[in-house]
Amino acid sequence: MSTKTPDIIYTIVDEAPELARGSLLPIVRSFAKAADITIETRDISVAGRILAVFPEYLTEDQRISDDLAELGELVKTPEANVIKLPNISASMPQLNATIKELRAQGYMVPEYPANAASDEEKSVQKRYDAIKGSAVNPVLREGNSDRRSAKAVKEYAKANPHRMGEWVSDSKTHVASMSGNDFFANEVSATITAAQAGGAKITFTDATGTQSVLKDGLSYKEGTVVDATFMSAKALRAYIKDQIASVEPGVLFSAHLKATMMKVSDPILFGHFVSVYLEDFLAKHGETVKALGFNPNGGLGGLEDKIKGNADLEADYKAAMAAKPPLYMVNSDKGITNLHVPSDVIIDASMPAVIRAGGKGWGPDGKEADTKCCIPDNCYAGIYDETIEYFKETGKLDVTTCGAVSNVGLMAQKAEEYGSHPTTFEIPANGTIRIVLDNGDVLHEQTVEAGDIWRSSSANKAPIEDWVKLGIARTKVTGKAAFWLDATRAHDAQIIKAVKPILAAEGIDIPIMAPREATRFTLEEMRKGNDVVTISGNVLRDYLTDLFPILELGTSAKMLSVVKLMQGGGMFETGAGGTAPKHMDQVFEENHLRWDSLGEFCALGESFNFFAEARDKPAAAVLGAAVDIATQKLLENGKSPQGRAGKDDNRTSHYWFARYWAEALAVQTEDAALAEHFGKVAKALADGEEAILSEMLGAEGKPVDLGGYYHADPAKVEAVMRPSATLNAIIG
Ligand SMILES: NC(=O)C1=CN([C@@H]2O[C@H](COP(=O)(O)OP(=O)(O)OC[C@H]3O[C@@H](n4cnc5c(N)ncnc54)[C@H](OP(=O)(O)O)[C@@H]3O)[C@@H](O)[C@H]2O)C=CC1
Ligand SMILES: O=C(O)CCC(=O)C(=O)O
Ligand SMILES: [Mg+2]
Repeated sequence: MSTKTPDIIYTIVDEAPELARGSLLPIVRSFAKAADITIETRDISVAGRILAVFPEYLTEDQRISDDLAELGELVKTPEANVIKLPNISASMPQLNATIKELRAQGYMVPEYPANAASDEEKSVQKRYDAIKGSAVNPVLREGNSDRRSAKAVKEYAKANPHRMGEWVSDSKTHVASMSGNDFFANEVSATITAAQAGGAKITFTDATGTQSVLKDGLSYKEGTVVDATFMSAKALRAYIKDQIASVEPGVLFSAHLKATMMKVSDPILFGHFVSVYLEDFLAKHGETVKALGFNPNGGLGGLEDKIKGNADLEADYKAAMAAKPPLYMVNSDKGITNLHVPSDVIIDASMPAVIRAGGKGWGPDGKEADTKCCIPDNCYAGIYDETIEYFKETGKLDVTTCGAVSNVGLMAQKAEEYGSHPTTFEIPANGTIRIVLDNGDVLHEQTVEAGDIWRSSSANKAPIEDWVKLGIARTKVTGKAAFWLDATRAHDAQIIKAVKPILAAEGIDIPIMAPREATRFTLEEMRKGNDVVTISGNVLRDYLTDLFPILELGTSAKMLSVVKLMQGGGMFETGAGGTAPKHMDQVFEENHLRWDSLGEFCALGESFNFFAEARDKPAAAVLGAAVDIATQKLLENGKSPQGRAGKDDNRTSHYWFARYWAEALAVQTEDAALAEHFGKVAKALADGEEAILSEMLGAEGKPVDLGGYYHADPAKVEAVMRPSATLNAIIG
């Protein structure tokens, strides 16, 4: 590792974006080198993160550095310039699959201890729990979020509308949420005063008065907004039971959660859905399947694996499933249901997909049907409910005329629920939970019952202020905007107190609306063709930056996603979506990667432009401007990846991107040396067109072996992702 901060850092990630990186990065490196800009990589993949934290289980040559820890420090410096690709936020089944694969490859990392007893097992479990779920993004996101579509991308989408399902007014699709006793209803919140600033702990006192410390060593600065809330397990289970019982004939049942990002609370919620849905089966076989190692939080997929081959259990399971309403399917061809694995149904992607389809999900029979969408907690469910009601009233959105919805999200320093992993607990017994400050104040106190899911979130003052200012700045260039804050919600009421004085000081009037009202406002404005900024908290940032792009552009993968780091650096995320596991299946089956790197092109342009400014390097700006031209040309000429083998895919789109990029550099007049160099590159790429495309497309249609899924063999990936000797020679 060099001691000097690298010019630009690219992340090594997982699944489809990682394969795509294998093709694109050599091109980017070669182009950057011509301007004397170096690009290094850092590994934040789930496999890489596991290897980094278990050195004592590995041989000397298997050990790798803890790149996430290093990046976590780098993003706090003004030199940071990171291109961040989406990575897996591993659910338990994904974590276990990665461990299994690594061990099969001879990396003898420990198994995940289901019931950690010894000190060693506890240490192993703790390390794995820190890798699980959303463990990368909160560390790297030392700035607030600015997500929008580049003008060229939006114009292209308007001119080339994607398919949208029809909405009809009598659609039975609807959102169902709890009637109370959820995180929304139980929330309390306070802003830390000067006298309260300092250390804190979370204690639990059971009915006998015995006190235990759930979390020690917390520390709050003045101005931090600290919440506490819980969801009643009893109320949750009663709600799920009611919802299962009230599914109308012909309608599918589905749950929409974020078990990856809310890695402690939502897997428990998911587990309740699984165990209530399977109630009859578990009443009969609960002990047996528990002994087989079944944990409802891992989903039906785990149960199916465990009972495979046991005819009695399989028959009873089938009968129990058949007695319940049909489940919304993730993949009806493969029998993968909504309750199969917690990481397969991620609300930010799943709800917009239902809405884009006109309120339809896939049923077990492989046909589309209306769907009951269970979103237990009321904090954010209203945005989907309102969107669905709006489309029922007004019909589907016209993609060719609608405005662009962008987002400014409060995200820095693990703001809000995103940072609540270490302060979320499944309550062991009836009792009282308290946040006790070092000055003696009890900040929050709540009476809870066994099984309740309690969590505390916080948001620091500096990120809140930075977010309000970013929101104002984006509003000034966009026009329409609203703060998505609900004055009747405890947390939001505290945030509103911080927002109002800044708006007054800046002399600007931006409306503050509760999420449901803001949803309606945004949909109405965008339908009129107006661009709108949604200024929201962290969870809504996540939800809204999938919802609106998926409606407007068909996907959130094409979004520009800038994180202006608070210490002056820049992080450029590639799109607003995830790692598209479905795309991997297609690569394995027929060597076609339909992953679209458009978000990465957008990030790349921004990264070069930022580098030019931060390091006073005009050549970087020349590269950046040419990236934008190449991206636009790629869209205009229809060179984005297609769905089927034999058609353009990720690799051919990279060839076209390289060619248009080189052509744009060849004709620019700001940097003669770059123009001369890229004139030759552009000619070689044009001359090589036929050979390159046939080398790339000729390899498609057959299954491939990558030597692994989570920890693929780099040589095999290179062979698959860089199949054109002609292109490789030009890129050199
Ligand atoms: N920033 C981050 O690091 C994020 C990480 N994740 C992680 O990603 C994984 C998958 O999450 P999931 O919710 O399924 O969401 P994804 O965004 O990965 O996938 C949803 C669907 O969107 C489409 N899609 C997404 N990106 C692209 C792209 N670049 N090109 C073409 N199509 C695309 C695909 O649909 P189709 O092919 O049908 O068109 C895909 O099946 C999880 O492990 C999750 O933890 C999720 C969100 C953000
Ligand atoms: O961190 C995660 O798990 C997901 C992040 C995400 O979905 C987003 O930022 O859009
Ligand atoms: Mg998201």
